[in-house]
Amino acid sequence: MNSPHVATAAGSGGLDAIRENPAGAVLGFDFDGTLAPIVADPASARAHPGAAPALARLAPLVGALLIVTGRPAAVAVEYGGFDGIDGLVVLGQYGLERWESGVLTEPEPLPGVAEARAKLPGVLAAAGAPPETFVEDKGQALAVHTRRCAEPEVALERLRSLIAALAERTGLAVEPGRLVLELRPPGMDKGKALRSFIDDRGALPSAVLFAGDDLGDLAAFDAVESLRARGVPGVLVCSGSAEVTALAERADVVVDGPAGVVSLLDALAESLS
Ligand SMILES: O=P(O)(O)OC[C@H]1O[C@H](O[C@H]2O[C@H](CO)[C@@H](O)[C@H](O)[C@H]2O)[C@H](O)[C@@H](O)[C@@H]1O
Repeated sequence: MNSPHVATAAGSGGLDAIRENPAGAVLGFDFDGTLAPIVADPASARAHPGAAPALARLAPLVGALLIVTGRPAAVAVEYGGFDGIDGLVVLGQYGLERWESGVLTEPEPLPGVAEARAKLPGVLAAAGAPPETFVEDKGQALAVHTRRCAEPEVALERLRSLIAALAERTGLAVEPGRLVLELRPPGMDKGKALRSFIDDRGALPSAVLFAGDDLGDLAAFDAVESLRARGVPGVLVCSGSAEVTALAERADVVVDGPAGVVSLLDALAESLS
């Protein structure tokens, strides 16, 4: 099994620190684009076949293993095949929801979500959105996808200002991602989710790693960097794609999509066993 190429001294130090004290380490992973290959229909996304076995192998070896995702937590568990992984924690909807050992905790949806749901068809019509534009209703949030449109980037750009105005009117935030604009509750993000998970543990981890592929993962990268500033060795992993380059520019390790992430997980599990 090949070890990943680590481009920075900070990243090498972070991986060494995980290997030296795995029981104190916190490892976090995004779902879509990181553990699950990107597909045209969000309901057809499934984790890479090696993801759940690798996570199951790692879970008993490290201090904490997290999935931090924009998906509803239960959806990530189902699409990932993560249900039987002891110790795995899934923070869904950018940290609003928490799943652990089959138990889900989630807040009531904000009233603005129902308002946005009602107004969205009119907004899409006003924007001249192509019929292939797809709204994924996540209960706590609404994701407007253009991946299936003939010109997905053009369709997304046409929607941007109207979706921003709808967010403003309904008290929601816009979360941009890979050919998607999400209307979701403000105040939480993957960085806050990771930080608050670590704070709740009561002690700083011996090391931290976060792997992501999309703009929503940058907040988690920020959280790892602020932990580094407090002396915690950290590793930033980018699941590389041609669609988003912002993470690769900051990452210590860039791997080739979910297959590369699974290889990294396998290599890590191997080195800790
Ligand atoms: O935080 P994540 O786990 O990365 O979730 C972010 C959003 O991912 C999903 O959309 C993305 O994946 C789809 C399936 O591959 C793809 O069709 C879409 O173009 C991508 O943007 C998901 O549908 C959203 O709900 C997540 O918030």
